[in-house]
Amino acid sequence: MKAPVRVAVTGAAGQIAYSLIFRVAHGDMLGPDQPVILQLLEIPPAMGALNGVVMELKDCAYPLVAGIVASDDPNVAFKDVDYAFLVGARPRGPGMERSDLLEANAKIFSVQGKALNDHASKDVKVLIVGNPANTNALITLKNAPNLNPKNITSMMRLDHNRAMSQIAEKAGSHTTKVEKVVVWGNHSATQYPDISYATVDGKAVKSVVDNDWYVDTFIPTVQQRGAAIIKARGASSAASAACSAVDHMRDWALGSNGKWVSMGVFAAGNPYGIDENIMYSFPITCENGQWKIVEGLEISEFSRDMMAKTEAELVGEREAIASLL
Ligand SMILES: NC(=O)C1=CN([C@@H]2O[C@H](COP(=O)(O)OP(=O)(O)OC[C@H]3O[C@@H](n4cnc5c(N)ncnc54)[C@H](O)[C@@H]3O)[C@@H](O)[C@H]2O)C=CC1
Ligand SMILES: O=C([O-])CC(=O)C(=O)O
Repeated sequence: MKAPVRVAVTGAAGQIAYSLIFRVAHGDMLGPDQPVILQLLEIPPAMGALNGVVMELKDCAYPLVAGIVASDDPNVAFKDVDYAFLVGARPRGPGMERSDLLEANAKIFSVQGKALNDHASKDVKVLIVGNPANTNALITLKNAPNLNPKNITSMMRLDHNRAMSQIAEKAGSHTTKVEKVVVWGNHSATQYPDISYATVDGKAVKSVVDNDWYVDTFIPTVQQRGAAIIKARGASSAASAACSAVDHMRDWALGSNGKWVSMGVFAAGNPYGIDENIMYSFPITCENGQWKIVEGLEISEFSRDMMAKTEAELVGEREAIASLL
């Protein structure tokens, strides 16, 4: 058995965490030989509920759980952590856009960015899930100047997985046969799920589906999937969000084996001409615990317009929270 690593989860008594923590404890993120110490953060009114989660975790008798810390103090919950899932934030309800949460949630991430900066391992891998995830990630990063900006990312994997699933279903195939999907930009209704390079069963997706389906059905379905789930379930996606969070962190830590994934990252050097001072999702591969943008892709005029639209939204969100940066 390896030495345990420390994994923080914020919003630990919430919906997403109720799935995420148990997946991590089971070894789905770092494998069946990697013990974990779970460091769970909540706000004071939710500490009773968090205590219930801790009781259930103990009742699972997980072989990989080497310790559990439950706290309402980010300085305690982030102490020496190697991985941090920042989930704790208000979710949206029907009729809201994720950016409507900016005011309610932004301050959480300036406080937690500082706490990560002061207490986490210097190599900590951070995934921001709480919405609006990309701009909350930017706030976290700007408040953690001692951490490598490459170690702070935002969750686009749910959009990526949604896109793969829509393609597999349309093509009568399986998600395991879908490759090279990209979701560019923001985790919002402006995101650009792009099939320009995607293949299914080894064939170009563009040769398998017609362009009208792509533009009029696929893109809006992926963009609006979160809202569709809120409408159907009366609450925002939780198990699928947790699943994507595990996928994101696992691939980042253990490698994506050449597979393309989508991650919101802070990318120096204006890749694809995108503003370098936002958290933008790109096609990514992961190896040896590092992510890397897939370079040199040809960008069509349609793609360029779509990429610019979601970039402009992120620039607008950055302006709205400029005082926290
Ligand atoms: N990036 C993505 O793809 C997705 C993001 N989300 C977002 O994830 C967030 C969490 O969603 P749910 O778990 O469904 O919400 P929830 O309301 O069930 O749980 C959130 C938890 O966070 C806690 N919390 C609030 N402020 C906190 C703070 N300062 N420190 C620690 N904990 C705090 C609350 O007490 C609550 O228990 C929401 O913002 C939601 O919109 C949801 C789905 C996908
Ligand atoms: O739509 C929401 O508010 C929750 C979320 O981010 C998603 O399901 O993608």
